[in-house]
Amino acid sequence: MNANAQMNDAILQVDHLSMKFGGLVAIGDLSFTARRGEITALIGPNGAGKTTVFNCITGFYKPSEGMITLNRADGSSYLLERLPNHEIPARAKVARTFQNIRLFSGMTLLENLLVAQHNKLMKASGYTILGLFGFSGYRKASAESVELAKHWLEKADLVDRADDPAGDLPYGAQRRLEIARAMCTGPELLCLDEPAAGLNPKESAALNELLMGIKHTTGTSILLIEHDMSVVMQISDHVVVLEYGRKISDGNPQSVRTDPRVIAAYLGVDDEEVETVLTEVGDEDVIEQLDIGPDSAHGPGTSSSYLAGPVSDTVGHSQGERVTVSKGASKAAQVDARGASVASRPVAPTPAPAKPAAKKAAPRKTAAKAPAAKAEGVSNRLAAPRGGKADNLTRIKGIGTVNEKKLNEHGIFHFDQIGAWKKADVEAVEAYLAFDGRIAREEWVKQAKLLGQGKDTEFSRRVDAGKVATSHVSGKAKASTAKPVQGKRGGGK
Ligand SMILES: Nc1ncnc2c1ncn2[C@@H]1O[C@H](COP(=O)(O)OP(=O)(O)OP(=O)(O)O)[C@@H](O)[C@H]1O
Repeated sequence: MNANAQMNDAILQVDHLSMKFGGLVAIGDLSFTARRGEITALIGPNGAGKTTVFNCITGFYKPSEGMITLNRADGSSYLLERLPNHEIPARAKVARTFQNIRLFSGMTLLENLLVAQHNKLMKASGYTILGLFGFSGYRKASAESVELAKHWLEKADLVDRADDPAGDLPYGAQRRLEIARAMCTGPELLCLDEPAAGLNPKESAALNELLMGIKHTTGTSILLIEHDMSVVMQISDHVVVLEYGRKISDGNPQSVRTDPRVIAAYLGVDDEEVETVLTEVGDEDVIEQLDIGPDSAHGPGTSSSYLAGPVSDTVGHSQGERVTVSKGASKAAQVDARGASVASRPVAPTPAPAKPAAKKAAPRKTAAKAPAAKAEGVSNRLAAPRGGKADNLTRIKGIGTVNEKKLNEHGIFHFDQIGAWKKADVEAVEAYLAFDGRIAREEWVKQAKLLGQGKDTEFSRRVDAGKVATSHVSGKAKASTAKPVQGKRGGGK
């Protein structure tokens, strides 16, 4: 294959992309390719930079450095970082959905899909009122738009609800409607931000079917951010893994899921996530590699994570906190470093010791998570939960059962306590949990305020739906009395 053919094979080429917010490097020197006709997944722990990559591709952010090339099927190419953002859907044919559903909830399903084709219809009208009523071209375009809308309603299994307001649909159906709406714009690249978030298993299966249908029956390539590993592993052709804005792995789902750097990156998320990844990988050899370093057959080879030295950046955040992100905390880099130190060790003349039992990552977890300080600085500690009942703090994205226990041990039992934390409280808790900047990044305070008011968040709905295992009987249970859930967890955070 010559260079041109290879180029055309790539619908999207991201080259040396960097995005800085003040001093924070949200994406650092990221390069990857999404191939035409494939589903490419962008995964990584919270705050890894996935949404920022999407925002750069779809023109919401102008990157600090780097190039994003979109190669259309007709041979034309667009440098997305240079296109005005309203031209990205129209000229480069890139469509996207968002983490939070953005439908016109008062309009019917059909209307939502027709609005998406507004530009095409206006063009057909010649942008005149006469055109709207007189041109046969407009009437034809209008009929075609209705046909296209019907087609995608059928594909999304929503045709029976065509005349209902979009806001009346169940959550999973709204997600499919968003994708149907994006497909009505005729995209060559469809970017989906966490399409499976909040879905129950049945809705997840319907989503997978819709996405596989798009892959097999249209020329549209898909780039998706997803935390739900079951979705990623089932439908992706290619997976790119980010940690702290750096690419740590890039390959097919099988090679990525067994890449020690990826497992290590998830070790940095929280203890429940570790269990998820280890359970999903379920491979003693892989787990053992965490203790001996990376497998050179897997992983990025020239990944920027190899090149990235420790960096400490500070940035002002919307809620007024200043967040320090220590790139030196990269778990993937720790695996690399560990591999290097193992490689430089003299070879022992005696036979290798017997394999340690699988799932012995615990000592590493303990070391990484060892409390660096007591949470005594937290101003609103309580001696005991009010009314003897603690809230289910695992409904906050970022708090798993282990951290909930630690918080309880230090007098934090209720959403309103976390919701009232000031900067000094956050710093004290971060020091105690050895969580540099994570509480602000994951917006615990904001989530806790909402939950304290009895509202739900997208994540709490997933917990309540049983998609995320917690120590509680049901996600919404207020008392922390139930036994821990054993085994596989449905989806990551
Ligand atoms: N507009 C912004 N201003 C300042 N910092 C930002 C901005 N957008 C993102 N960030 C920071 O950039 C980093 C990457 O965020 P991003 O939302 O891209 O991560 P993510 O991988 O999508 O996370 P999640 O899985 O939680 O959605 C985070 O530290 C975040 O706080």
